[in-house]
Amino acid sequence: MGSEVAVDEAFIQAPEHRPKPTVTEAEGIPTIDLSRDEEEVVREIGSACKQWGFFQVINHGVPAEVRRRIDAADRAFFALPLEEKRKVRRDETKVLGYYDTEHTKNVRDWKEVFDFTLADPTFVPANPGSADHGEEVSTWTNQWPENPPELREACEEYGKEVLKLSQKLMELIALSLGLPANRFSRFFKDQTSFIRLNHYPPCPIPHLALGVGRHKDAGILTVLAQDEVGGLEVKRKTDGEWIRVKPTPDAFIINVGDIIQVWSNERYESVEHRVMVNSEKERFSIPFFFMPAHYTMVKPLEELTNEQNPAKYRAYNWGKFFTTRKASNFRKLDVENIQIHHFRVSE
Ligand SMILES: O=C(O)CCC(=O)C(=O)O
Ligand SMILES: [Fe+2]
Repeated sequence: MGSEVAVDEAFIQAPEHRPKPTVTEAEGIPTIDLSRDEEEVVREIGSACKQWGFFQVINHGVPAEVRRRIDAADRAFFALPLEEKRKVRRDETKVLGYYDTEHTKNVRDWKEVFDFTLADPTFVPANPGSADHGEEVSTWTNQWPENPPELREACEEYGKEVLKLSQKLMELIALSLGLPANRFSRFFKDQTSFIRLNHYPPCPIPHLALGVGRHKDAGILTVLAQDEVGGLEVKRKTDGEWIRVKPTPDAFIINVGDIIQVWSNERYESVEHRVMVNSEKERFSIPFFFMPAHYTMVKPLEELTNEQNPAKYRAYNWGKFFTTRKASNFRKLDVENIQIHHFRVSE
C-alpha cells in the first residue's frame, strides 16, 4: 500500500460524472448594457462591483471594426516563427514587447504575450527596490515588430477606444460610490496603463497547467476582450468556487483592480481569477490594464473613510509597486511578490 488513503471503490464515479474543477458557466457575472438609463447602469455597476468584482458590458461604444483589426493583427503576430517574435523580446532594460516566460506565483504560465503602453514613453521610477519615493525617473518605450506591419496602428487605435471606455466606466464607478463623476479623472494624467496581447497555445496537460495562475490585477480597472474559446475563471466571493466567464461576442469583461479596493476602503474588492487552457484550441485575449501615474500615492479616499470606518491601508507609491512587480517577472522568487495586503492596517 502506498501512502494514499484507501477509498472504497464504490464511491468512485465514472469519469463522465466526476465533479469538475469548474462550475459550468454560471449565469452569475452580470452583463450590463451601457446604453440604458444612467441611474440604472450606476446601480447595476455598484452591485456587480460589490458582489463579484467582475461584470461584462455591452453597447459600450468601442467600434466592432477596431476590435476586428486588432484581433487579426494579434493572430498574425503570434503565428510568426519564434525567432521573428523574439526580435521584439523584452528583457530587463526593455520592459515592453514579446515574451513567453511569465510566472504567476512562481509557476510558469502556459502563454506568450506582447505588451505595449498607451503613453509612449511611459515614465516610471528609476529604482524599484530603493527606499526613495520614486523621484528618480526612467522611461519605457514600446517595441513594435516589423511584422505584421499593421499591428502598431491597430493597437494604438484600439488603445484610444478602450481608454475612452475606461474613462466612462470610472465615471460610473465614481457615481456608484457616491462621488462626483469626475472624481477619478485626475488619474488619467501621466498614466502607466498598458495593453497585453495574450496567446494561449493548445496545452497537452490542461489538467496540470494554467494559462495564467490565480492572481488579482494590481491596477485600477481591467477591460478585457476574450475570444469565443473561453477559459477565464473568477473566484466567486460567496463560496470561493471558480466560475467560468462565458464568452459573449463583442462584450468586454471589466474587473475591479487592487487600487479600487484601496481607494474604496474595501467597499469594492479586487477578485482572484485565473485562466484554464485546453488541449485542442488556442485562445486569444486582450486585457487593458488602467493604471495611474507612477507618482500616485495610493490610499483610501478621504470621502470614503471616517472615524467609524478608518483607512484600512497605508499609502503606497504606485510606480514603486508596479516596477517591483514587473521586475519580479524575470525570475522565480523565494518570497511572495509585493501585494496590497503588505500595506493593510491590521485591525
Ligand atoms: O486571458 C484572460 O482571460 C485573462 C488574463 C488575465 O487575467 C491577465 O492577463 O491579468
Ligand atoms: Fe488578470
